Amino acid sequence: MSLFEQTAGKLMVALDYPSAEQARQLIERLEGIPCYMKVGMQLFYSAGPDFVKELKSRGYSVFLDLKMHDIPNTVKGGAHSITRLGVDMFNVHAAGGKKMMVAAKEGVLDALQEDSSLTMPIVIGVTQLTSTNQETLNEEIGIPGTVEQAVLSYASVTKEAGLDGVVASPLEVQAIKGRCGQNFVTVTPGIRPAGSEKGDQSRTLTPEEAIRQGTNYIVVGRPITAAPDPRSAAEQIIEEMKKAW
Ligand SMILES: O=C(O)c1cc(=O)[nH]c(=O)n1[C@@H]1O[C@H](COP(=O)(O)O)[C@@H](O)[C@H]1O
Repeated sequence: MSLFEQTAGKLMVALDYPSAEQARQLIERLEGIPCYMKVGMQLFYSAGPDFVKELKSRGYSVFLDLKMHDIPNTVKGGAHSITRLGVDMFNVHAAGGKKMMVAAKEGVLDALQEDSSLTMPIVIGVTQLTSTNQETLNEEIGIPGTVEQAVLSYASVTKEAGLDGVVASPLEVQAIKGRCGQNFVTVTPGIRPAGSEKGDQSRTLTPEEAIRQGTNYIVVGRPITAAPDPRSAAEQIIEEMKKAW
């Protein structure tokens, strides 16, 4: 089975909480729902590697979203430490360039060589954050061209560096797959069920629309974590995803 077939249409829940205790409360409410758990900087900086190991020991697949962006040697070391945690996926900023992303992969391979019980994590490059819109890109950051062009150039360099895929908005999935191939994994936040608050997200689609674009994973945070009943919000999102399968 190809990587694309293994990962098509999966839900990742963003555990954006200030403490392990709050994250555990959500996890308990979502018990039995098929999803990845995404640990981002807020939770990792407070609960640390121990919480990642706890999720793994409970049997969850974990996406560690620390968006590394530094000189190649430092990212290589970071990727080595992350791989030793046994996570299933982690990300680096594609803006760090090819050498930095190649170094991330080297860090992964070194860790796997040292400990053969570890499995190869999926490593992905972050393109343009889904909170960025056309105006921010051109006028604030000063990058010319369309958001899609920027996303595609980040996706291309990520592929050249030998990583597995990218984080982008669901709006760009088809263009990314067209440029980098169907097996190039897309992880798409910026998911908003119809009628829900966009908040700081700019480039959004509903869960059903995102799956129809052919994305591998959708990342959902507040539409689940801030819902009055997070379990039923997650179930509704999965129902929507199923409509598109
Ligand atoms: O790498 C990410 O996961 C990420 C990249 C991106 O471009 N946009 C983005 O929203 N994310 C993450 O995806 C999650 C989206 O959360 P909600 O906006 O609450 O659904 C957050 O944890 C973000 O940190």
